[in-house]
Amino acid sequence: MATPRVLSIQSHVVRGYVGNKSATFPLQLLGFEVDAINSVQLSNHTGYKHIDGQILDEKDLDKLITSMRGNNLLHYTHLLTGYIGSPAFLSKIAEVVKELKANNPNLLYVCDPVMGDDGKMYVPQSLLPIYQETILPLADVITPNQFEMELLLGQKVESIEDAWRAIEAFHGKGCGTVLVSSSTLGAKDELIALSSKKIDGKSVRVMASIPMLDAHFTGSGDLFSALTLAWLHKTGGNTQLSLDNVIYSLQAVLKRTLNKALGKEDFKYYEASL
Ligand SMILES: Nc1ncnc2c1ncn2[C@@H]1O[C@H](COP(=O)(O)OP(=O)(O)O)[C@@H](O)[C@H]1O
Ligand code: PXP
Repeated sequence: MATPRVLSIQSHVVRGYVGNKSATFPLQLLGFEVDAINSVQLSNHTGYKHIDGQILDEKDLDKLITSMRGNNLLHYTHLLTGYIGSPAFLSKIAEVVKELKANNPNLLYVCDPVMGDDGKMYVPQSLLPIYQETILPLADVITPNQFEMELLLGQKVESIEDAWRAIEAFHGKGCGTVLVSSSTLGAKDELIALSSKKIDGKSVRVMASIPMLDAHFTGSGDLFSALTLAWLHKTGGNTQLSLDNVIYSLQAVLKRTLNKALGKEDFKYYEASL
């Protein structure tokens, strides 16, 4: 099989790991060619006290795409989008999706509608209607967190039943596969991830419980969407197997991150015995 090639349109940060900085290397390790367009170049993620840099607009994106078109380079198996900082840039992405799909009707578009977390938006509010009206109907797979699911739906999601209803509404907009990266709809010490895929008119649903680590991670959502893209490809679109693999590898990464931050030894050899 030819090497899958992803066009990844997300943020770049000088310091740290979010956006393309967190998606590119894992995707490469999993066997993907990754071509990155940096929607913004920022000093660091938006949680810091100071933040500055450049935000690409639709003309910047058009220049890159026009030149690539001229060289016949717009041939991809996957498109992945994440943090976008400008509404005009996001609208332009709709045109890019259509062109890439015209070049490859089998292209899979994985959209992480990165807008915020824990009740706070960290992108301009004007992105929301563009995601709702223009981008969702074009996406094959979406990976919102609980807050982003509520924003897209325009309604609070307070129970698992609410979440399935929200997911059905996204299916109704044309999005065949939905993975909710995390929600706090379960017990106090767990995160719940949900996925649903429309197969022959039926929704095939999977729910996973993740033991909650006592820390806040930035970039975990970006890793989630990149790994989801990779595992959906490797499993032929099996959402159960993909979610298992994504969560398993993410937990390993987050535990190592936490151990490093706490100054604990990163790695130890243990004898496995019953
Ligand atoms: N505190 C945590 N404890 C355990 N796993 C976490 C934690 N935060 C994030 N994760 C893992 O990262 C994934 C994506 O996290 P999420 O918080 O939904 O991303 P974001 O809100 O940044 O989009 C979750 O599915 C989970 O596997
Ligand atoms: C520049 C940038 N990109 C991407 C993200 C998305 O991060 P996450 O994976 O935690 O949703 C953030 C969140 O702070 C960000 O500031």
